[in-house]
Amino acid sequence: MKPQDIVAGKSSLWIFGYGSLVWKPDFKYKRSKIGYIKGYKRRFWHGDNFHRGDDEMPGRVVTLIEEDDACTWGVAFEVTGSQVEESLKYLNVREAVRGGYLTRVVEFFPQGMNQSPDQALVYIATPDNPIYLGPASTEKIAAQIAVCKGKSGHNIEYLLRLAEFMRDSCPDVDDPHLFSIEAAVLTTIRPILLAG
Ligand SMILES: N[C@@H](CCC(=O)N[C@@H](CS)C(=O)NCC(=O)O)C(=O)O
Repeated sequence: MKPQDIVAGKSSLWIFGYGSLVWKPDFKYKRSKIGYIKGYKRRFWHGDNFHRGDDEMPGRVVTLIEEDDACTWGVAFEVTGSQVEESLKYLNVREAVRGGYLTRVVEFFPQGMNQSPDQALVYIATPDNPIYLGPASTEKIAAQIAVCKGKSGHNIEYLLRLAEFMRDSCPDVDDPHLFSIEAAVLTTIRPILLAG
């Protein structure tokens, strides 16, 4: 199904967040559920020259990469009534115009027993995106995040708040990619913060 089909004339819509949206949705919604989507892995492979970086020093933010056996945990937000148009208008600027993300439809599986899946809209930055950075070593990604900042704040904040969300809300879910980058950034900045 195309994104416009899931949205057309709908009085209720689920929007799945897996990056900054999990800790900073910044739009009005009726309710939220923690859960996951299948067939995608979360990676710090997208560049950001607005929110967490600039043209000279683009930051690194997450996107979703298709992988059959993978799943990505996050938060789905249900918007209803006028919230549908308001949230999509806001996210179009935040995610698409300023972030380079496209919309796709996914199946969202809420956490907990006997919860049926819902269709949800998700924002994904694909490799053909001009500011897509692609794979890099944990050390290289950490070094980039440690020094970048943009109009929404430091790239380190973006990383640490996502790691905090996963630890607090999905304590049984391991995310080696996320936590290895977090550990590498903390190793880099600890001496600086404790110096003097
Ligand atoms: N689309 C993902 C990633 C969203 C994301 O991190 N987008 C960036 C745009 S590059 C953003 O909104 N940043 C706001 C911020 O960093 O405060 C999600 O669902 O959370």
